[in-house]
Amino acid sequence: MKERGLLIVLSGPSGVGKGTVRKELFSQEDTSFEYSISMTTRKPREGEVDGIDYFFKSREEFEELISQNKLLEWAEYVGNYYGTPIDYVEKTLSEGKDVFLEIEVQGALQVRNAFPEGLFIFLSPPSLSELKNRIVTRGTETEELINNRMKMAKEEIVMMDAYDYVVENDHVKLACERIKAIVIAEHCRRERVAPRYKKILEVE
Ligand SMILES: Nc1nc2c(ncn2[C@@H]2O[C@H](COP(=O)(O)OP(=O)(O)O)[C@@H](O)[C@H]2O)c(=O)[nH]1
Ligand SMILES: Nc1ncnc2c1ncn2[C@@H]1O[C@H](COP(=O)(O)OP(=O)(O)O)[C@@H](O)[C@H]1O
Repeated sequence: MKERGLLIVLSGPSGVGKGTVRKELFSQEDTSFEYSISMTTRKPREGEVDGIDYFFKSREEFEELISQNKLLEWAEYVGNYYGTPIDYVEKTLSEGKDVFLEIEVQGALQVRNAFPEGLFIFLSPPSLSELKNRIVTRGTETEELINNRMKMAKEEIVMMDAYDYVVENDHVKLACERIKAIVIAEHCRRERVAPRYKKILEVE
């Protein structure tokens, strides 16, 4: 039977840079895990594409997916639903590939219960003031939403103890290197060879 892949969960407070780090990771050639595209009821932002950034759904469609148990986890976050399609995760792990989720902290805790063997990485800001800077400079939120997100961020940062690793997002490329190093180390610790090294071991 094929060895199951590793479920990698990257989480952390809003505005810390999860999306930015994830996009950088997946633009790099030596990233050997598969990204699970989430479902959301949030409206697409400028430049976002359905099926690439998210699967954009109506609230009715999303609630239908919840009732059909099609989501590995879901959360309501700042007025919108977000969730991870379970079929993609199961299929990809069973093919022996690592799956990468980039999700907020309530969802990450649900995944921890369902997949205690997953690898949980908390992305942390260098400081709270830098976190606020990032949310403000992104410019996608109103002042009320910024204050909401900062309030949530303080509650979310307390949860970092529940994770296997904390990675500081001081510089995006450095954060990516740390995440890749953790994944390789974790494969070794679990006595499996990371997919990117398997081809080195193939004998002609
Ligand atoms: N629980 C959960 N959170 C998600 C999922 N997909 C994205 N998120 C999180 O939802 C939050 C809001 O995402 P988004 O609206 O794209 O804004 P941004 O990432 O803060 O720019 C972020 O913390 C995402 O990491 C998901 O499938 N499940
Ligand atoms: N290491 C970093 N240094 C400076 N700015 C960053 C860094 N990482 C992300 N940012 C910026 O912070 C803002 C929030 O990043 P984003 O990826 O949307 O966060 P999240 O997905 O965690 O909500 C964006 O404007 C992004 O360009």
